[in-house]
Amino acid sequence: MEDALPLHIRHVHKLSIVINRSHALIHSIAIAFLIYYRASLLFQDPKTSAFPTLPWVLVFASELLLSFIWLLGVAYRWRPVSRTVFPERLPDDDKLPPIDVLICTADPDREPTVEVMNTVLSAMALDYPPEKLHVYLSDDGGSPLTLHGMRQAWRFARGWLPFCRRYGIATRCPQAYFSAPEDDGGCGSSEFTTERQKIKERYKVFKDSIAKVRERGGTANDNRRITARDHPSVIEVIQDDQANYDTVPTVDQDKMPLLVYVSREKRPSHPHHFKAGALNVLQRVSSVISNSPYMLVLDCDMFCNDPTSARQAMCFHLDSNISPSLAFVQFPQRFHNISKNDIYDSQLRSVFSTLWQGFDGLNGPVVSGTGFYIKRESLRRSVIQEDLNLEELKQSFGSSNELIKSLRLNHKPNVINSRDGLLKETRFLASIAYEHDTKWGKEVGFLYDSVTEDVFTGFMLRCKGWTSVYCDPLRPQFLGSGTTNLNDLLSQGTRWSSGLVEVGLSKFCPLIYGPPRISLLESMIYGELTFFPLFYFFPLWCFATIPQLCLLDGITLYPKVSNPYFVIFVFIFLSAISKHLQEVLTTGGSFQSWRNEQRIWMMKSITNHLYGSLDAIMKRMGMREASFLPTNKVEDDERAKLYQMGKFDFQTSNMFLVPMVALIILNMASFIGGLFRVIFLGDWDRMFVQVFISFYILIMNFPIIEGVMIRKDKGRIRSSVTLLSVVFSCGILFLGFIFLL
Ligand SMILES: O=c1ccn([C@@H]2O[C@H](COP(=O)(O)OP(=O)(O)O[C@H]3O[C@H](CO)[C@@H](O)[C@H](O)[C@H]3O)[C@@H](O)[C@H]2O)c(=O)[nH]1
Ligand SMILES: [Mn+2]
Repeated sequence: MEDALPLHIRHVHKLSIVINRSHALIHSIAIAFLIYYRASLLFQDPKTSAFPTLPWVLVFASELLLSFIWLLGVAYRWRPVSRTVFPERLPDDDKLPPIDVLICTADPDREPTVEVMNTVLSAMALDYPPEKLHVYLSDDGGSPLTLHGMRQAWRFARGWLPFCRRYGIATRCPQAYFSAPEDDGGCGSSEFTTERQKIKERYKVFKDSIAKVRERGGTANDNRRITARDHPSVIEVIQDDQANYDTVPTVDQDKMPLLVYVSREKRPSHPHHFKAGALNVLQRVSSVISNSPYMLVLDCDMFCNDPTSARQAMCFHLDSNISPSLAFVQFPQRFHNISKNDIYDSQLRSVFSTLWQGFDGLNGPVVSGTGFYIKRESLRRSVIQEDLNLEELKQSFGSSNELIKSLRLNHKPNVINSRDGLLKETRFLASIAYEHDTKWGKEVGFLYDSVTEDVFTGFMLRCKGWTSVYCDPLRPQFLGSGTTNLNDLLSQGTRWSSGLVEVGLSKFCPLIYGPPRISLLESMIYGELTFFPLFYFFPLWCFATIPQLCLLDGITLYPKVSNPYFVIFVFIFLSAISKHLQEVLTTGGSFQSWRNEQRIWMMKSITNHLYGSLDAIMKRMGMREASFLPTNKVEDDERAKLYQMGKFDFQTSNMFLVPMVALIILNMASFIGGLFRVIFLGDWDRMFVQVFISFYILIMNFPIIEGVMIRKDKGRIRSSVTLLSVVFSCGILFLGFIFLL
């Protein structure tokens, strides 16, 4: 193996490095001039200074905060890389390591069962030796409908898997396969066409059976009184029911991976730690059933779009040069339902097409929720850790002997051979009592204490010496459903902001906890990641209100057009937006994508970054409890139509809508007032920047103006909201005049 061809290669993006570092240098010089200008005026003799201090200080503080978060972000652009893999060079199938796939679902109403089962089926159909593949679904809803779905999915998989293997089907998520044109696999032979028709009918039977049970109220012959928040643990290895299916497999090609349903115990009196809690239960249960050294983690809406992802991931995990410290291989989150316009930037282009490449250049990206192949061992220990004795192991991992045995590398559990033993042990591991007084969620497994368990866990893995890689091949390996309306986008954003800021404000703050353990550049990235909501909402609120109030009152906050420092402000503005534009254009985006991303950045900063940050602060002060409302995955036809047309859907909670509309009203007032000053009082030299800020905010947020004044459809902004916003903006004016001016 020593001289074998490499399994993967890494490309360093030299041109981007030159562009990024030169830009960072020039931009920081301009910022230094700005700071000099502001500071020298601030420390002027108060008698000669001709401006009110508070608005001035707030605007300066905002500029400093934005500059600081920008500076942290430079680390993302320091050393971007990308990777190519050669799965054809992997060892033979019998030498590949086993994999456990862990999928989470929480709510059959917000996460349609058929969609969840499509994810399960696509994972079962991965191009990997079936005896080395084990698929586990965690059902936090404890729903009999989901269990029924699993049994039906197993039956369908009996036909689906052999079909995919025989005809080399590339899209192995049945829903995606049957909705696409018919050119996938089979070379168009008549045998293939007949088989395809047959399997399509079976898929329909499968969907109908789930729909029927849903209509009956979700309970297939079930009368247990259980709710999503209150239920015992239920674990079932899905197996063939002789009476229930038609073809018993006889040949190798029809072999099936193991499929296990897990619903952990939940009680209202006990915190269940949301997805992190669910993943930890899956880890324990799978430890005593299959104990594979690698695990693929998937959200229930993230199906495998390319069956080769497991082999691609193994190109890294099996490379002995990097594998000792390699914790996981992360694939990007890509989405199957993004419209051409992507008005909400639901695809998170910048994260997965720009930032993560840079993250990868420095020891690898953070865990990104879903679509990653992780080494089981990394969630149990640091890279270097001495062996613990039995007592210490029990204190960390809990009292299950079977689990302790599974900690030994390559341990093959055998509880599965005794049905009763298996049930007893796994139910114990999935019970609420199990984690009591152990290190689960604190040092072992996915970490609690943040609703963005992915970022927190990923950061701590890195601090324990683990690395990762980012693999972004041309064909998306996984496809999920992105948010397609404003309300879902902002609710999800609020949860993310809250989880991230929670980490930033904890004792694990990356800017303090990071530097002794990881490089400065990496600490900067993790710092950016956990502070950006806090550092965006404050400056953006200031920029949307203070220059405007001052403009109305004739107070100038920026250098005159004739002042040499005017050029510095213009330069910083142009340099920031053109760098962003360059990144968008070089990653396949358009001018329109740039505008959308800028607009969504403003909208999110004003709303969800504010709410999320406040939520995190309140949680830290013990005034609020953590909550996790799963993102809605059910499509509403009418709303989907608006999205496809590229029209904003303002059927959004007032909590999000009112601040945005109020700020637009305020900016309209100040723009009109400013124009008046410029035209009639000849104030343009003094007031140009402030008039421009209002103008820029208005054109960037034109959809809001359109929603208030022009649109008549269902997605418009209702007049009651506009009225409320007028009152709110009058409030801002009133407070501003009292306290600021
Ligand atoms: O109590 C819970 C809540 C959620 N989930 C599951 O967690 C996953 C992610 O939830 P979702 O509602 O889709 O949240 P998103 O905001 O879309 O998820 C993103 O953000 C999360 C962190 O907030 C990451 O965990 C995800 O991987 C990432 O895709 C889904 O499969 C849920 O079923 C649970 O299992 N139990
Ligand atoms: Mn999701």
